[in-house]
Amino acid sequence: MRSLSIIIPAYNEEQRLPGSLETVKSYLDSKGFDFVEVVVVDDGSRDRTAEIVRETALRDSRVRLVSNPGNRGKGYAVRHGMQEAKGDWVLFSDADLSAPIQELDKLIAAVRREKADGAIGSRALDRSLVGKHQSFLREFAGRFFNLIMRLATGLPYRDTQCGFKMLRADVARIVAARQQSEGFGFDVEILYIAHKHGFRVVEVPVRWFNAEGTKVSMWNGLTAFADPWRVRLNDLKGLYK
Ligand SMILES: Nc1nc2c(ncn2[C@@H]2O[C@H](COP(=O)(O)OP(=O)(O)O[C@H]3O[C@H](CO)[C@@H](O)[C@H](O)[C@@H]3O)[C@@H](O)[C@H]2O)c(=O)[nH]1
Repeated sequence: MRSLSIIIPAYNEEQRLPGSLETVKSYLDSKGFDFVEVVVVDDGSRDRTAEIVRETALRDSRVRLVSNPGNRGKGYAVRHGMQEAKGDWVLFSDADLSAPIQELDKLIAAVRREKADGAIGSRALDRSLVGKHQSFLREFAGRFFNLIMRLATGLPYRDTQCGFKMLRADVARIVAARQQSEGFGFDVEILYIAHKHGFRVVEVPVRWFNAEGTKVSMWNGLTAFADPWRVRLNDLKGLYK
């Protein structure tokens, strides 16, 4: 794999983004990609997120800012990033690098080994390593969500919500053109669309060090349980053809 776009959706990330961008840049320096770009999709942040990316881009041409006019949600931002990506493969990563960027090596190895069309990081497999546990309630909710998700969609995954996913660019484009969800429900949806179109996306155990703070509200958590059913309904309506 020689050509990669790293997409980072960012909403009010002035605290976490500068360190993360430096970490990603050093990692990329140690790798020999023919083409690599880091596309930060700022989603109408009210802090210095966009300014930080602009300043970093002046010093490093691999970094690029994409701006949304307002705050539309993580799903909208990732879709925008997929549409803008120029690499042959795309990786989505959260701005806090909860999954360390070095875990990309595991996704790349899995895709090569399995001749897959994509790979997703997972916190719920035997060899996953979750360094800093979330609250019991959130962990339980996550497991229950994935059970509902499997029932509603028939997808085989143990953890659809890990923000560390890699797809071949042609798969990402097919998915982005059909994606309806603009919020946190997009993870299940993109996997469902990829699966429906016959692509194989494998689940890979990764290390995950949950950073302090979250943009996921209690309301987001509650409404998430409807998302997998909405995906099924959208499919019945023919929206994913
Ligand atoms: N562009 C954009 N990005 C957003 C928004 N809300 C959150 N994000 C971005 O989405 C990423 C994840 O947000 P966190 O605040 O770090 O969430 P978390 O608690 O670690 O979230 C976990 O659950 C989410 C929902 O299932 C997952 O999306 C995420 O990957 C992770 O597993 C960050 O890069 C954050 O800036 C938004 O409205 N717009």
